[in-house]
Amino acid sequence: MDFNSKLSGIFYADKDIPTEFTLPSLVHQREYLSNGEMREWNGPVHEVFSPVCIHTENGLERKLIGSYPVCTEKEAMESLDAAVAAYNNGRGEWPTMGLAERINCVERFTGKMIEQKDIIVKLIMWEIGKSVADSNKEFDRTVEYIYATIDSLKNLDRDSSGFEIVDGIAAQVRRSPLGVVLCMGPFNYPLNETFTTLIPALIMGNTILFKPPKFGTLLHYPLQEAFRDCFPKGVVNVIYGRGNAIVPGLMQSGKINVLTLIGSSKVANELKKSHPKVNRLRAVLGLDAKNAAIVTSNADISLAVKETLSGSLSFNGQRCTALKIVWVHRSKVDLFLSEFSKAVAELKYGMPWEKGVSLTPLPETNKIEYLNSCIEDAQLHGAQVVNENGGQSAGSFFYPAVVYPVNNKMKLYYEEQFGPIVPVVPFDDLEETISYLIESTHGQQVSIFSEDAGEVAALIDPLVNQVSRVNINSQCQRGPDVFPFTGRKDSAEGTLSVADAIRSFSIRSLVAFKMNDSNKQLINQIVKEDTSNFLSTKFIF
Ligand SMILES: NC(=O)C1=CN([C@@H]2O[C@H](COP(=O)(O)OP(=O)(O)OC[C@H]3O[C@@H](n4cnc5c(N)ncnc54)[C@H](OP(=O)(O)O)[C@@H]3O)[C@@H](O)[C@H]2O)C=CC1
Ligand SMILES: O=C(O)[C@H](O)COP(=O)(O)O
Repeated sequence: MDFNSKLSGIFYADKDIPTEFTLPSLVHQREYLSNGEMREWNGPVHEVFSPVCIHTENGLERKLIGSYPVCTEKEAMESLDAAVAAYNNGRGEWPTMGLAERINCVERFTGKMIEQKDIIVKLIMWEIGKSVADSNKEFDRTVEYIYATIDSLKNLDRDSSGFEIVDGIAAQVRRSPLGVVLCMGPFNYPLNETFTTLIPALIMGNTILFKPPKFGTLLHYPLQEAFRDCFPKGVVNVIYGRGNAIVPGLMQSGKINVLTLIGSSKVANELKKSHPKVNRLRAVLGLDAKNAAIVTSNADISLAVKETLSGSLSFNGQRCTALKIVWVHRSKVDLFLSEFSKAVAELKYGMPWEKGVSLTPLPETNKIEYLNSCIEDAQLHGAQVVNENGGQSAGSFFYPAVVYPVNNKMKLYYEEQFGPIVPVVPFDDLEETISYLIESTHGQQVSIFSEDAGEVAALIDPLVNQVSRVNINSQCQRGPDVFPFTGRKDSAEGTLSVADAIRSFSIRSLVAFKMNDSNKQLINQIVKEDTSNFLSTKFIF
């Protein structure tokens, strides 16, 4: 059997899909949450096809799993107005509610979310083709992130008075909300990357307009009622439709105070520019990256292969933190390529519900065409696919391609391929790798593989000035989620992590009392009041 037929064979006939992994029914969603009510939608809908293909009489076809409303700018603006009204210039019920009460609402919401775990995990798997093990991880990590955010707020360092006195001035630091947050996430972590911004923004007293990504929309449907039931009217609004059709108008209205977008820098830049008062807009952005691995002549090659394999190919390379280019010292390149290609051949590929599977079908419909164009461009400029069967595809599945030797004439040298291609570049001098990172428009992370302490130390200083995390003898990754997560250059704006997100979605405001006799009286009276919304007395927070 040729390899292409073998690849087609990984897909099932519909009737053979194990029932424990099938959806209970097609998910035809016809409501969206706006201003505290589920509004019925009778307009056009978008049909959702899974990346999982099925064998049909017409050949391999993506399986239909449901549909959702394609709202227009009109509905989007109404929902934005609901968020604006709920915020009410900071005087609404939600922004003025004590922090403890807001935390209670989020805890109640999280409880309801946990009740929906089964269906949400299944929808992650069906909508974006993530393995069932990784879909479960995405869910659990999201819940852990929410609880860690709550814990970090509960454990804030406060003194009993809530005031810090410096040079005769008693000051109290409050973390105040910013207003209306437009929240958008990417398809690759459709639950997690949305909630790591949405929940901190919400808990800090902002109101939300949330648009789910086009792949990864249905999985948010089971949460709409929980949002409605746990938060005051208009505090969370969910709008469906295509980003390019409904979002620019929202930005142009000037009513958005914070744009939070985890996605591509191209979209983020366009949206920021379209805001009429961009100097008043806060942007919290997690964007594209071209993370490099540097495998030096002193590297432990088996460790480098193990880490770069999962670093570049887990979830088919569809992670912003994925290693998207691997630099290998010329003295080690043959060994690296042969070991890496062997390791690729051992990866299990198949349907997302299969045990131990790590390579699965790709959700983006035009992705395989794009990946092939990257390979053709590399071949035109002198590189080859060096692993057996690399770059072959069937239906929505693309078998990983290791491409060598990549150079600066090729797309794969610069572009974020966001898929299962591993470009390998040989180098003679470490300065070449440093120059690459200096010239790159991206600046998220880098991995260094070397057993030589002097060499590692000499690389850390120049690299830490180019990227926001340098990993030593390990792949790039976001976690643990308490670590600051950001990027330099075009890769991010603002920082996300449990504590940083709280800062990103609020602003410090001081209430300062000069310590004269009348103010001392006032402070005593004020301190008796409920101070639950006073977040910190520490100026540094
Ligand atoms: N740094 C980080 O933390 C992370 C960054 N990413 C990056 O995300 C990208 C992959 O995700 P992907 O979903 O393709 O990213 P996109 O930028 O295409 O989409 C992100 C969001 O923006 C919306 N959007 C897209 N185009 C427009 C437009 N013209 N106007 C308004 N809104 C728009 C999308 O809506 P719709 O889907 O309807 O088009 C989606 O909700 C990669 O570049 C990856 O590196 C991913 C994860 C983490
Ligand atoms: O969305 C992404 O790609 C993530 O930020 C990557 O997270 P991970 O490193 O934990 O997979």
